[in-house]
Amino acid sequence: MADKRLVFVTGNPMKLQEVRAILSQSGVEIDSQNLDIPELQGTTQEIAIDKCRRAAEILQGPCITEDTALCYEALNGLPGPYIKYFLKECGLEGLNKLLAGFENKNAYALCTFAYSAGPGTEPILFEGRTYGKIVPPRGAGKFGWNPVFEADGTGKTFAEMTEDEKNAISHRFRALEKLKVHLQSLKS
Ligand SMILES: O=P(O)(O)OP(=O)(O)OP(=O)(O)OC[C@H]1O[C@@H](n2cnc3c(O)ncnc32)[C@H](O)[C@@H]1O
Ligand SMILES: [Mg+2]
Repeated sequence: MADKRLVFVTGNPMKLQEVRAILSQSGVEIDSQNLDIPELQGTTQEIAIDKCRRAAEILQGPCITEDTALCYEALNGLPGPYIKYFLKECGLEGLNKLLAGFENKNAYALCTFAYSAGPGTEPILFEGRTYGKIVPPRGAGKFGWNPVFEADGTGKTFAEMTEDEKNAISHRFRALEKLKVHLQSLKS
């Protein structure tokens, strides 16, 4: 029996796969709901809180949601939470070319999990970051912007790593470490 079951509201099967892999030894079991929750414009935190609140209202129960941003230092944090739309319209090559006029290629991946205890409660946020740089695409493009993000100190893009390698250092892993601590505190 799992110590804890949680509903993860996401339309992204790759997120779900990574979250399940990262939490596989933790006693937390993830059920998923693919709901299309409208996302605000705003800071990553405002977007995460609003999305989780809406998800909990629709589900009428506790849930987690997750938002991923890719923040370019030279662009003061943009595309940030709008990376999904930049990727869709510009493609991987375009994500790299956005920085053509800049020497600074530094970027960080930011994962924000939001936990709601149920409708009418304030969602709590758990953030994880991984620092790296934006490069011309390398590796298999199975998940989002993985081929253009080279994590610092690895020499590899996320797309060139095994699932385990990525999950050991990823923004998602780091955010889930914090969420796990919170879930432990709910049990006692
Ligand atoms: O339903 P939700 O959970 O919102 O799923 P989504 O795919 O809409 O996800 P986001 O709104 O958080 O948008 C993030 C974008 O970044 C991509 N992405 C998210 N996590 C990633 C990761 O770890 N590596 C590469 N790309 C990622 C994802 O495919 C989206 O294009
Ligand atoms: Mg989304």
